[in-house]
Amino acid sequence: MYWEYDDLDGGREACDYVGDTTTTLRSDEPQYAGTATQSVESMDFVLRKKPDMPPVIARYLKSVRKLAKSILLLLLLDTELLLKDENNNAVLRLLRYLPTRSGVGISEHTDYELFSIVYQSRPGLEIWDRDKWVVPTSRVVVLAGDTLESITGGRVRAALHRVPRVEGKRVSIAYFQPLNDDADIGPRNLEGLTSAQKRKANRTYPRVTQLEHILDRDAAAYRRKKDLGK
Ligand SMILES: O=C(O)CCC(=O)C(=O)O
Ligand SMILES: [Fe+2]
Repeated sequence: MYWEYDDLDGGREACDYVGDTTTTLRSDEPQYAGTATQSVESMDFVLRKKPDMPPVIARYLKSVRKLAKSILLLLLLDTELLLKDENNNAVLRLLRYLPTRSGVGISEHTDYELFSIVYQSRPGLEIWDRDKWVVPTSRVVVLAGDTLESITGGRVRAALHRVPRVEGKRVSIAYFQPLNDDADIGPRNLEGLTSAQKRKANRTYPRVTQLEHILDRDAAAYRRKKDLGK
């Protein structure tokens, strides 16, 4: 098994698979410090071909995609318009937390996509619920992401989550379900809201594409990492 980059907190290692191609994103590479205008081409530049996906992970990916598709059908009646290909650009991330290192497992954040399906080998994930952190004990957790918050104009909130310092061994598999790269993630289907609410939704959530949003958030994370001197 191959494990890749040291992420922002240094408390874990990760290996990313994008679509059916085994690839990894190295967030510590200078060319990754892009801006919102970064193109798909420069994104490809940081995708690296890796060895084949292990069969057990391929089987897991097949199942998790089925689950993702069901959730998409529940969420969006116009799925076909938004998601031309069910395999699109979803990322499957294998995570291994490192108990010997200091720092948190993963600091609090929201995921960028529509939703994430997280499998955890043992509890550790914490989710912010209005005024407190809750600790789900289930193996599989579905989290709303930024894109779901944006397309619903804030009616569904992205789940803020974190993994505090991990004492023992913990692995997790995160499946991130985005819309198509070129899909507009601005608010939609706002019928039923007052005009003030509609204006607020349109002000809060800009009309950017899925890919622009992901690159934007990645660039911000990279800047934060640099500011921390890591
Ligand atoms: O390991 C986990 O349970 C969560 C991982 C996570 O939040 C992420 O990779 O975005
Ligand atoms: Fe996350």
